[in-house]
Amino acid sequence: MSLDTLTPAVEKLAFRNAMSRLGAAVNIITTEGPAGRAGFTASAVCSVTDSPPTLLVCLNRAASVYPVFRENMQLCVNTLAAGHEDLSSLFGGKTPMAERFSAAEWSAAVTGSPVLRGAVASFDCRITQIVSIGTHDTLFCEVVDVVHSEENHGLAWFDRGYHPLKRQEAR
Ligand SMILES: NC(=O)c1ccc[n+]([C@@H]2O[C@H](COP(=O)([O-])OP(=O)(O)OC[C@H]3O[C@@H](n4cnc5c(N)ncnc54)[C@H](O)[C@@H]3O)[C@@H](O)[C@H]2O)c1
Ligand SMILES: Cc1cc2c(cc1C)N(C[C@H](O)[C@H](O)[C@H](O)COP(=O)(O)O)c1[nH]c(=O)[nH]c(=O)c1N2
Repeated sequence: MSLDTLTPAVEKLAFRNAMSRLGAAVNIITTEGPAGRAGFTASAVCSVTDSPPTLLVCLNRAASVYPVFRENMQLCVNTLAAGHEDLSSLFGGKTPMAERFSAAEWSAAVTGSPVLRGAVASFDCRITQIVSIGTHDTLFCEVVDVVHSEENHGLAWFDRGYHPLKRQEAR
């Protein structure tokens, strides 16, 4: 079925229904800087290139956190572990920022952005380019530091729910 056979109203729902089948890592994206501290949950995160190490994050311009990220121009991608489901929901809801951050332990990255204790990986980044498409801004982020853990299991967002991702046994 081609997209142009769908009416615009159905197109968005069909798109979301199909996208719900793409399992993705869940991340809490944080920032700290002149505009203050903020964080939100994101599944729209992907590796762009390793030369220079760059990833992208898609952020809805209607989100309350948007102006903070836009002004700070730096962020940390904290990839969540199994057990972080409630924290993910807290950062994905309409919860006040202080309440979001008080639910976990954080340290400061090189850029000053909050690094989540227990994340499977944290990518400290500077935002180098921003491209607006529809409702979202795509933030291209150059990675300046990485931290990763070998201890925790991963977490996926699939079919509108959380699924733990078990590490392979050591070989
Ligand atoms: N990229 C995003 O902005 C994005 C991604 C995932 C979830 N969410 C938010 O979380 C809520 C719950 O999501 P869900 O997966 O349970 O159900 P859903 O039906 O709202 O979304 C299904 C899938 O569609 C995509 N999607 C959802 N909203 C989008 C948006 N505004 N722009 C681009 N892609 C989008 C995501 O891949 C998502 O997993 C959503 O209503 C949305 O507010 C946003
Ligand atoms: C699992 C999951 C995944 C995502 C989200 C939610 C959830 C639960 N949200 C929504 C985002 O987290 C939410 O809009 C923010 O918390 C901003 O909300 P406030 O406007 O600050 O309350 C989200 N938003 C966004 O701009 N890009 C994304 O990739 C995602 N992904």
